[in-house]
Amino acid sequence: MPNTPADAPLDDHSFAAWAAARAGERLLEVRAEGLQGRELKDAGDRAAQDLLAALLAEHRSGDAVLSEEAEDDTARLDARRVWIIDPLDGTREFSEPPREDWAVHVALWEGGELTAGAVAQPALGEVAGTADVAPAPERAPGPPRLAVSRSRPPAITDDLVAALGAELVPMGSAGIKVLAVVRGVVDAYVHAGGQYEWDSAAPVAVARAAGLHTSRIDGSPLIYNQPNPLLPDLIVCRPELTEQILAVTTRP
Ligand SMILES: Nc1ncnc2c1ncn2[C@@H]1O[C@H](COP(=O)(O)O)[C@@H](OP(=O)(O)O)[C@H]1O
Ligand SMILES: [Mg+2]
Repeated sequence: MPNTPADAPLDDHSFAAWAAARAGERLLEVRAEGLQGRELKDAGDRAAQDLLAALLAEHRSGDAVLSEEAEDDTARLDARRVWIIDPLDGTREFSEPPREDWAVHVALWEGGELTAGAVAQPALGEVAGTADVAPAPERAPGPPRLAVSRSRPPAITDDLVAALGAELVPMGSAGIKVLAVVRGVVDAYVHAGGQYEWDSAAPVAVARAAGLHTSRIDGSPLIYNQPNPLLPDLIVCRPELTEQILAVTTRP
């Protein structure tokens, strides 16, 4: 990957990965400054937001942006290209060093669909993006493993444990939970009860590129760049588990 896009104009896939990696490096610097708790969370959110906003303004100046950390500019609703970013996903875990389950999300929505995206896991120095993500590996034998929120596991996961014999694997950050499915560490990530477009846009773009199923828990498509960015639930799973999971999540 070139050090700067000045070396060569980057396509949208490579730009997403490059920008997410740069924000991740900035977050590691902030984490090394010795701040704690709320101060560390706020400093991380602000530093990553400022860096991504500057990179987008410099290299994608004609595009709209929807960010967790910026005021919503509703001009995005009439834009053809919108970057949907979460500068620091898993803020809680970021503030608990040496935890590694926090991420940077950069996605591109164009004319109704997610078309590019990247999720950086700065603590591991890794980025997974639509440019080159590998297909998820073969499923390991044994009961399905299900990534869930550490702090807000939805009640629906109890039903999945009962119906599928699933094993719960709690971890922070929506992006890291999706990367766990992409890497074959778990088989599915199911969430309900609250989340926003920026929490899932980049992870979902990467999951789709890796051949995984993505949908709402009622089986309907995840739709982005809506007037209200609330997108409270999702399923990201290996395709062979989709039917079994939906049978539970759509139960009357
Ligand atoms: N019930 C809820 N309502 C709103 N946001 C939620 C939520 N549950 C999870 N999220 C958001 O989804 C992301 C992943 O959460 P979790 O680590 O619990 O799985 C976090 O994003 P941020 O860290 O960007 O705030 C968190 O705020
Ligand atoms: Mg988030």
